[in-house]
Amino acid sequence: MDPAGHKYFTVIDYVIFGLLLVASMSIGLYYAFTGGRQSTTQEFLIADRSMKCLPLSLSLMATFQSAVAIIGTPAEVYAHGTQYWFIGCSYVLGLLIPAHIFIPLFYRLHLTSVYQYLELRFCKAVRICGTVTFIFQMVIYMGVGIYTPALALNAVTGFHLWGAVLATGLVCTLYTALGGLKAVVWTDVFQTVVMFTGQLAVIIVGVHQAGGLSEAWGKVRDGGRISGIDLNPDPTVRHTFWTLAVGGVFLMLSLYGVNQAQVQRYLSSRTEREAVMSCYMVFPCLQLALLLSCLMGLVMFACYGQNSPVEQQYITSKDQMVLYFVMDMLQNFPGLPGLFVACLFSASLSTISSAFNSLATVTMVDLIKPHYSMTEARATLLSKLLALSYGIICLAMAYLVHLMNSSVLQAALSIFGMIGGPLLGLFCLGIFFPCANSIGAVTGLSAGLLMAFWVGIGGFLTRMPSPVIPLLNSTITVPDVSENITAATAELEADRSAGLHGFYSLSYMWYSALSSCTVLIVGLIISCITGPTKGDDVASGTVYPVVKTAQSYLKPSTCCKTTAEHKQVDGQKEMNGTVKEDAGSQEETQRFLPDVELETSV
Ligand SMILES: CC(C)(CO)[C@@H](O)C(=O)NCCC(=O)O
Ligand code: NA
Repeated sequence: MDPAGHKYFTVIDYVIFGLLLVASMSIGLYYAFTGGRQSTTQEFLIADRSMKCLPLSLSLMATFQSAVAIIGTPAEVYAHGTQYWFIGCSYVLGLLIPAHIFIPLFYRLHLTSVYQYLELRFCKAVRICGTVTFIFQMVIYMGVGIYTPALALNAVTGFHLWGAVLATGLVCTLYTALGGLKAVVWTDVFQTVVMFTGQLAVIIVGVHQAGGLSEAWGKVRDGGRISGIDLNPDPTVRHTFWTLAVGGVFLMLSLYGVNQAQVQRYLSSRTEREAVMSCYMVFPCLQLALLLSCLMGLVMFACYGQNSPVEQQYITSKDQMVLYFVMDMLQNFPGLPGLFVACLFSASLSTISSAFNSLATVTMVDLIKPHYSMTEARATLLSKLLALSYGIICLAMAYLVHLMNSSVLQAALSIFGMIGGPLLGLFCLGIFFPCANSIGAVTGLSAGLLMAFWVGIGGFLTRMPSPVIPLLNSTITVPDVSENITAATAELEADRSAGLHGFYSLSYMWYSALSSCTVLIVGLIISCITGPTKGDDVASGTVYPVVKTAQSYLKPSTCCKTTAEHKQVDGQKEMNGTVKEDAGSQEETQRFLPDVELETSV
């Protein structure tokens, strides 16, 4: 330790961290020089639609599991107990619905970008609005993703902040731009293994340091960190069973159902069945990731108890705690700090590379290709340049995030809810409501975004630091300040249900549900006023047949028939490359699809 309180890396730590970057880079180079050598957009953006479900499922999980989750979740559990764990309940519906509704629908339309769907179902304007919203969401998220691990590393070890940002940004940009989606998926697999190994190692050593399993368990139980199920229906309470398990479903749907980064992986799989399977297999992976990060929080509590390093002023924010813990407790285990830092950066690399690739895809497929014709070679080169430019934008965003300051986990999940929620609403409007029209879709999306930013920014500006479990406050040394905070908090509590304040204090876990429902309601009302779309005018295969499906589940005889039909449909797809819902609608498709000018493959 030096006077500034920094804890230093040993040589072996640097070597392990360096190995991560070298290995990731090598995987990128491997896919740049094998297979089709990334010479077509088909290979670069969608891996020739040849992926298998195991790598896909790990990659699906890795996309939205960044250093934010590795650092943020333990900090949350340390301060507020295990209530956050109930978000795991939302994974059930949050993955079943994508697997059985979104994946079959998108896969059979043979899309490359999920925003092609919006043009098929509505019109070009809706597609562009959707694309731009997505770009906005992912660019902000990338900034948080790359900045978070660099900041923690800087605060605890004194490692150069922008050096870490640049190194990861550069490596990530290179392997994404060279190796395409195949490299992105296979680095995700490798990085996921590093991520799990790092967390597991720290947990095991941490339990040992805390004096063994039963000792550690006793400490977290006595410290009140094992939360019971909180069934409080109040939507303004940050984390309850309802906000996490129900609000979380909307969050999960926006990420795993309609987010381009994920849909692109479903679309890159060899068969529809394999895409569905990969979505199923995300479930145990996500539960494991959640388990490990919650355990990490508990182990930290077992080691520090109420004397958190933040209280002792070794570090300045909750988000630096995990890394401080690792450097503090694992000093006598050379290599372990390096492994954990590799784990942290693995998590972020896998997220940022997915973001680059999906952003390059939508920019190419939705914004450039429809307007300029170009040769395949030129289109592929341009896609690679796009991946590169998003790398640079990402660095710029990291600087913007540097200027803000908030709990990273809540910040990232709020972004998902505020921008991803309206996008979820837009897709649901198209998929479940045949009567919705384009004007309704655009108005609905705008209303949803407005609503989300109103409550999000309003909440950000009015929110006090959330009260920590009382015991923690007892070590604050200046009593006056502590009293003032308590008084202010009580006042805020009293104010809570009143008017706008009540609205602003809505739990951030509801942002996704609120904004997607706003899109649906406004979209439907405007559609009805401006003349709802007639059933015949909806391109077939773009609407989920809710009534038909319900009937098929209720009547056993038709259920068998549907299965038979599905088999037939699978056969057709192999032959034609596209699929029609059933024999009757095949003519309809032919009647309507030619009107919609759209390339179904790049
Ligand atoms: C998004 C969930 C809830 C599920 O994937 C989880 O991975 C998470 O909390 N992510 C936080 C954002 C991030 O890690 O970048
Ligand atoms: Na990740």
